[in-house]
Amino acid sequence: MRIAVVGTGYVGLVTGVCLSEIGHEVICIDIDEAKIEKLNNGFSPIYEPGLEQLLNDNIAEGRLSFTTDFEQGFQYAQAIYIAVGTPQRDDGSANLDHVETVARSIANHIREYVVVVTKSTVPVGTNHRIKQIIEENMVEKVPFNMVSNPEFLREGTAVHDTFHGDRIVIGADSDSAAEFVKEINKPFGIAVFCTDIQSAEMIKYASNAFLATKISFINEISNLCEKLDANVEDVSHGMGMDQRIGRQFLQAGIGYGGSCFPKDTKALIQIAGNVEHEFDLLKSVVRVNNKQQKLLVKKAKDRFGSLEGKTITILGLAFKPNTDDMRESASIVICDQLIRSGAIVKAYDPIAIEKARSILNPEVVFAASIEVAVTHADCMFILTEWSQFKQMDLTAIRTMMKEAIIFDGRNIFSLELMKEKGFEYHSVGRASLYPIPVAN
Ligand SMILES: NC(=O)c1ccc[n+]([C@@H]2O[C@H](COP(=O)([O-])OP(=O)(O)OC[C@H]3O[C@@H](n4cnc5c(N)ncnc54)[C@H](O)[C@@H]3O)[C@@H](O)[C@H]2O)c1
Ligand SMILES: O=c1ccn([C@@H]2O[C@H](COP(=O)(O)OP(=O)(O)O[C@H]3O[C@H](CO)[C@@H](O)[C@H](O)[C@H]3O)[C@@H](O)[C@H]2O)c(=O)[nH]1
Repeated sequence: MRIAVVGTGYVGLVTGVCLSEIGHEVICIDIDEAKIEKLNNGFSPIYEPGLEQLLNDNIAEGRLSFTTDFEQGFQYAQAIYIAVGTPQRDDGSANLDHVETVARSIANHIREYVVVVTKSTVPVGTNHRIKQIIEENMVEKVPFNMVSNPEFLREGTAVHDTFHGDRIVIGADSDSAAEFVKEINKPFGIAVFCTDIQSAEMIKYASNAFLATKISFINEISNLCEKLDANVEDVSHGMGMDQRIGRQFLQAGIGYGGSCFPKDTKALIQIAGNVEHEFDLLKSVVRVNNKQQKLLVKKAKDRFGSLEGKTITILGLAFKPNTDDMRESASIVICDQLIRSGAIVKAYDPIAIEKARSILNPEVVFAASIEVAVTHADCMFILTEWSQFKQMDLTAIRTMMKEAIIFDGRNIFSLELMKEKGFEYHSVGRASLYPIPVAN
């Protein structure tokens, strides 16, 4: 099939590349000229394992191309995928400006029957609104169908998720459009669930809200574990063995970040509010997450009394490993709090430093290696569980630091290893092996 994908962010790019990999002829369109030029030269604007190789393979095969020209992009398209951003507004609701602009571009350019497929995460009712905008602004009156096809990929494993997802959700306004999108996706060999458009839109928000709820739940349990001298790692393990609960998304830490959970939970609260439904549970999930992001700084303040003049190493800035995405990363809040408390912050991340420079508090000092970051530090904060950190030479690191103290927001080390290596180790939901001195 011939497919046009609008938007070359995570979702648009991964979707375009993977649809091309399974044999479709794909043209991706973006308004960002620099991004399109980079892509046409075979460079991925995002760090995503495996993506750049597939990008180049498919460009070389002649199945994948990039343009800023909508006329050219839509010319032969049998399906147009909308994959532009839906960022949050100040009140938490989803900003649909980009999606609506694309709907107008579609209305301006389509000349024959096409299926419009929405991949962007949009509030319930948005696909009907897109349909209405296209109908009202069409230059040439041609038939088209609407399909909601929400995306469930995770950053860092996006290519793998696209080929091995648990399900493809299709909410269509006609059986034939549903069949058409099913046919497009057939080579992935993934189970398809067909439903109506509103339910498909809701499945996306409900899934993200549920996963966020699991995380806030285990974070609350971890806070209790600390007070009751239990070990949250064992508690998660024991809970997850029950298949009704499942093992995934029970990793306690410093809360969820990223481009999706924070914005989608708030958007769902707004969506509920619009129909006069107080989503109390989800409001608590968001509150717990905000509190959890501040946990490590509180622990450090309890430990030191004051952070004034302390040199603190931050290991990990991205919101999760294997991505350079800094959107809503806990590191933003944590670095800011530390600097406001008078600390000197030295930060290292294997991939995200470039993106972090424009986002973090300008007083953060960036280090080119773990070793540079830890030298003379009063303590270390671990914020992202990069495998590089799990493998660092702890014996050497210990000698470089002024004090061998670690606040680990991701529980990457065992308590036993930390004791053996001589670190004072403060993790999440696990009793410290050292009594915390009372601040003067
Ligand atoms: N990032 C993820 O992991 C993920 C996963 C699932 C779903 N989603 C959802 O998918 C959507 C896209 O997310 P993202 O992270 O890929 O977004 P992004 O912000 O990384 O990228 C959006 C792209 O759209 C382009 N764009 C904006 N307006 C345009 C227009 N009028 N015409 C053409 N291009 C335009 C931008 O230049 C940008 O390149 C969002 O709704 C998001 O919630 C994201
Ligand atoms: O047990 C866990 C699992 C995750 N997290 C945190 O939760 C956030 C999100 O992680 P993850 O879900 O792996 O990454 P995303 O790329 O944001 O993916 C989520 O958001 C996407 C955008 O909607 C969806 O498509 C995916 O299905 C959904 O998992 C990160 O900060 C993680 O550190 C935890 O704290 N504990």
